[in-house]
Amino acid sequence: MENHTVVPRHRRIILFPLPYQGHVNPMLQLANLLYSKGFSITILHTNFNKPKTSNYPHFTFKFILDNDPHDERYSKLPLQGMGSFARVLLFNECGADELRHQLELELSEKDVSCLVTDAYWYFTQSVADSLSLPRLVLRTTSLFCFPVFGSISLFHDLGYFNLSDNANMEEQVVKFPVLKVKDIIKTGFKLQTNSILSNMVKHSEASSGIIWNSFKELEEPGLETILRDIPVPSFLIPFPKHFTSASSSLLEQDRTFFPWLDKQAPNSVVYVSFGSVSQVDERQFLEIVHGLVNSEQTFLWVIRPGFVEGSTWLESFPDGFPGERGRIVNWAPQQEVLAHEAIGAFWTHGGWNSTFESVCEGVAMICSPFYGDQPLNARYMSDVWKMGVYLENGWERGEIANAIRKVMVNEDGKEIKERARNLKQKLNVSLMEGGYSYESLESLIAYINSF
Ligand SMILES: O=c1ccn([C@@H]2O[C@H](COP(=O)(O)OP(=O)(O)O[C@H]3O[C@H](CO)[C@@H](O)[C@H](O)[C@H]3O)[C@@H](O)[C@H]2O)c(=O)[nH]1
Repeated sequence: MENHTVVPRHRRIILFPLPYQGHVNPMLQLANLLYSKGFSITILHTNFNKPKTSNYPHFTFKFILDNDPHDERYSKLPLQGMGSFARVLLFNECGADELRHQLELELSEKDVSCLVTDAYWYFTQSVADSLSLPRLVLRTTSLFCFPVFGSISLFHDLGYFNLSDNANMEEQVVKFPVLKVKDIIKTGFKLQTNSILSNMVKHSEASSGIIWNSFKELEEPGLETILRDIPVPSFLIPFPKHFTSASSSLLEQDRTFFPWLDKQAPNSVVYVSFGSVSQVDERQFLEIVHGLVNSEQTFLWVIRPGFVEGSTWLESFPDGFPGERGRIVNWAPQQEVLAHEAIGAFWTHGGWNSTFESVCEGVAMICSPFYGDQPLNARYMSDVWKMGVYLENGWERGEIANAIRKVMVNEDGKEIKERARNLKQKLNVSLMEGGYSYESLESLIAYINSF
């Protein structure tokens, strides 16, 4: 899969990821893909959460915005958890001059064709405009989320954020019939979030085009309408099918469990991981532990440092847990795990990368979303693609065990797994010459070459 063939370099592309795992991964996968198509690559990055540059000797890295450790504006902001997102807001407010300076330097020395930035770096649009540099946007979630994120004011006007306790949460969402009102509540978005999201949407729509880590069949129904309403070209490229995200991991990946995984029967292990930012409290943690025990299935569980609030969680393990039936690791090479024949299902939080990596490997899912796009992904996964179970009622050991058994053991599971494999097959066909994904990549390259 990984192919860094040496070809004559075309023009340079400058890419600027948001400094979070779920955003760095797809941007560096895209960078590898563009490099494999002959472009030279410069990565602009904050010092905060920077990836291991030695894994990318073929790229040039420039560190910006929080370069000066003595700059109080940055040094006072939290480095961990959701609070660290304040950095992104600050950079959006005050990063324009520095970005312009960096871009001018690059433009004076090199033949730059365009800038690609994460959609949340919305301040970059006016800087790129002022330099007459085309800006492409990388949106790291699904396409079907985009108009939902742009409708927060509508949801507010409909009263979704002020519902009484006896309101019908199962009701279809106005404009988005696949979704239920409770999915919108679960995003956690409120009117306060509106300006970030609307800036993200507005400046993405003012760019030269949007690149999505996705593929056509996954975005149905409604793809045509969404594409028609976005005023700039869209390119749907399934990055995990071209490059893995292993080299942009911000945490050390444990590989010591592979000899154990290799010994497990095909389709017999549940892979459990909830992404790079979500956290549970000790009660929820205990429900996960007992849900796994009660499911009587073999599992590989990623417990990221900081995943459990509090420090006494190890004491919550029942005697003998996990024993031979499970392995617990800090962080894993996730895509490689999902591709392993022993994996029978993925219990995930439904972050877009995890969801999509599971789709790419044809692995059925159990989904426990936390917030943001995750409940929307979970709804599509269970009600549209029908390739898994959405744990809609939170963290309860009985429901967890039932959901795992439904996918892994019960008769229903066979159909669920079959649908997961079919979706993977559709994607593989779409990647072949003449297929939608193949053509989308070709047209992206032709588009960039036209700048
Ligand atoms: O042990 C692990 C666990 C995860 N990963 C990788 O980490 C990434 C996690 O990304 P994602 O599944 O999208 O989850 P988050 O880290 O939670 O991502 C944030 O960013 C995503 C993209 O915008 C959103 O969809 C999510 O809701 C948001 O929380 C994936 O590429 C995984 O392969 C590993 O490499 N090893």
